[in-house]
Amino acid sequence: MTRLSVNINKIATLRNARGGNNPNVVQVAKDCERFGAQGITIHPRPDERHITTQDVYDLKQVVTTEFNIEGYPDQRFMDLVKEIKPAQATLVPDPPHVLTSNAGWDTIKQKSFLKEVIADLKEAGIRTSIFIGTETHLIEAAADTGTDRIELYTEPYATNYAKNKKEAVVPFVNAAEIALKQNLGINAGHDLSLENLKYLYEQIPEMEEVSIGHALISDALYFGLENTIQLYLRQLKQ
Ligand SMILES: CC(=O)[C@@H](O)[C@H](O)COP(=O)(O)O
Ligand SMILES: NCC(=O)COP(=O)(O)O
Repeated sequence: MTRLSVNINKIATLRNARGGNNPNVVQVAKDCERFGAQGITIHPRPDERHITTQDVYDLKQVVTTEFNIEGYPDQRFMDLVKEIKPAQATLVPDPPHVLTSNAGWDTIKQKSFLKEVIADLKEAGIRTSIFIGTETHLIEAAADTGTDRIELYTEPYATNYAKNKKEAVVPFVNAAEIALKQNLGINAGHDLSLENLKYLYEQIPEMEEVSIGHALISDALYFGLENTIQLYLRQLKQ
């Protein structure tokens, strides 16, 4: 079964726009789980543009499904994650001021850094996932970092889906095959949507988790949050 982890960054974006507590991020996380979400994902960026450090502590108290915290493993992130102890930490090579995540790790050039932080997180009992592109040599090098899982960065798939979905999915199927041979778990995320999720799932049913935020929260403006989560679960044959 491929779990749906709802990324609630954009709920915090809306809340921060007015400086109050509406929408209430904690309540939305609880409701997402009640509506069927099998995980909650957040990306507490250094500038707190959406999810704040306080949100992380508040959400830890209420999330009962899989709590997944994403971010660049600097000292701030590592200290926070080791204190919170989520089910999973997803390491993303984002510089502090990037608009959004736009690349995966170079598991060859950054191998020693990744090995160190992954060992630290695993010693704290936290499952690790690393955000990664589909370049064969980088996927082949992923297991050497000690990570439990990879998260396939699916923006290129989403971008090319409408043009030619069969072509768009090929690098991801190939990457998944290599990862599975290395006994790596497979997550996926970024720009997944109601348009492209079903086909990705049909081609890579071995995915453990998809984490979806921007499109899902945008869809919820039209379909409502409960209905939208159900629509996404249906794409995963649930
Ligand atoms: C790592 C990834 O692809 C997304 O989870 C990321 O968290 C999106 O970040 P923003 O919501 O800040 O665009
Ligand atoms: N890891 C991907 C994620 O959590 C959400 O990405 P997006 O759906 O907001 O693009």
